[in-house]
Amino acid sequence: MRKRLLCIAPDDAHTAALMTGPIHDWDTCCVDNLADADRVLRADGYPVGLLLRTRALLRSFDLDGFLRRHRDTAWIGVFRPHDVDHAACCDLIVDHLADYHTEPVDPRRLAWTLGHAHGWAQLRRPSAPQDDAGLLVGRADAMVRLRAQVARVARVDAPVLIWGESGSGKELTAQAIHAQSARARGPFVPVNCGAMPPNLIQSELFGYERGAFTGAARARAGLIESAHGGTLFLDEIGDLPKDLQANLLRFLQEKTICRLGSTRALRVDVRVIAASHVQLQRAVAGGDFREDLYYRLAVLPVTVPALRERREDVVTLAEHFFRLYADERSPRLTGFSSRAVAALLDHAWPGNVRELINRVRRALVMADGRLVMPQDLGLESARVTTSALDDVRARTERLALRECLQRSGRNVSRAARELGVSRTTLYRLLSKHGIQP
Ligand SMILES: Nc1ncnc2c1ncn2[C@@H]1O[C@H](COP(=O)(O)OP(=O)(O)OP(=O)(O)O)[C@@H](O)[C@H]1O
Repeated sequence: MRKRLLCIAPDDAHTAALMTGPIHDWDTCCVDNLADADRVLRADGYPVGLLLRTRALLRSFDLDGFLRRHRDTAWIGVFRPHDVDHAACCDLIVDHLADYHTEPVDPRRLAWTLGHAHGWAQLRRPSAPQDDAGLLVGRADAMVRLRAQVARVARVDAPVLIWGESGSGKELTAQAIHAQSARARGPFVPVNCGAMPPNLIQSELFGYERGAFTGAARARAGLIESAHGGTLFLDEIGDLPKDLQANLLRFLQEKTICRLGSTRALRVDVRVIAASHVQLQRAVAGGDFREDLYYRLAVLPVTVPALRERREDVVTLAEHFFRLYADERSPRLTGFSSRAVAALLDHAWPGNVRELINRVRRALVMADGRLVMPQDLGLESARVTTSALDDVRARTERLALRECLQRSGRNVSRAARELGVSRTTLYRLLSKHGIQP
């Protein structure tokens, strides 16, 4: 397949010479302004772009904004000899360009630069879009199972109880259920029961009538009412005070609420999804959570796996957040170094996906080279002594062994079969990595 190139030339000064010269064998599209280039790139991505008369483009158009929008394309600039003395051109080169040339262009060097940029662009190809709602990123088996569960529970209207460690994605899972349900057009109302002062929860959830308490100058609908036709997400449900647990149970049974200061029952059509980072059965056993409410809520239990249980997703997620928070990074920052990838894979992620987001965002600000380094993520590892590639390989091997053993119920024969190696090789690999069979 021919290599594809988008060429932007404000005048056709050199294009003809180039077309018959260094780029004669490329599939080239030529435009003379950025609006046309925008249209072409939106319709059809180009891995490599060539800017001819770059300074003229810089003077006449918002070239900086354009290059920010199209950072998946590798850009090569061509300047007139003295252009590069200008600060604006220097900034553009440092911030956006994979390489630059000055006129007169050396055709052989240009051909080499374009080929090189094309090779890199292929390696950095953006990953394929996610299959379903696109909300829950990840391809690990545990995430595939979670997405299947989300799709299943979204079809019905019964309460859902989501369990998962803090920051693992419980609220996002609830949003995915809502988005795929028949209530998707209705509101999604999240309530953090742990963050609300106990004396306010009742009035916040159930609303109040005028004069219900000192300061209630006007009647107000509560959060349950505001979720009418949609989904109410009760996060940290274990923190709900006991008296309110009784009220919530009544609401789940009767589908009606009474505002504070009123005895009038209001019918509300809301699906409840609750979540907790502690095992609620223990709270039930300890007498802190009503057993009847627990069984009402746990009709459809869903577990969100901790990030350390789906390590193969760490890099995918890191790259997802790198793209998501692209506006916060310097345009010259293009991705993660192999040492940063090794550090990401090595970390235990006690704060789960939220910790990963924070570390990536920190790195976007701290990194001053073209690649994120472990220290930018706050993950400097003293043990990165051997070659980074060997490190990544060893960690991946270790991870594959651990997961395969876990899947096979620590049955070595089954694990060896799954990995396509003999039992002897598997024992050798386990002993190399200090893993107990
Ligand atoms: N699989 C995922 N794909 C993309 N983003 C994710 C994923 N999982 C979690 N996130 C993001 O991570 C952050 C934390 O997720 P979320 O708030 O859903 O976690 P949580 O388990 O509800 O946390 P907490 O227990 O603190 O309430 C959010 O910004 C969320 O969008």
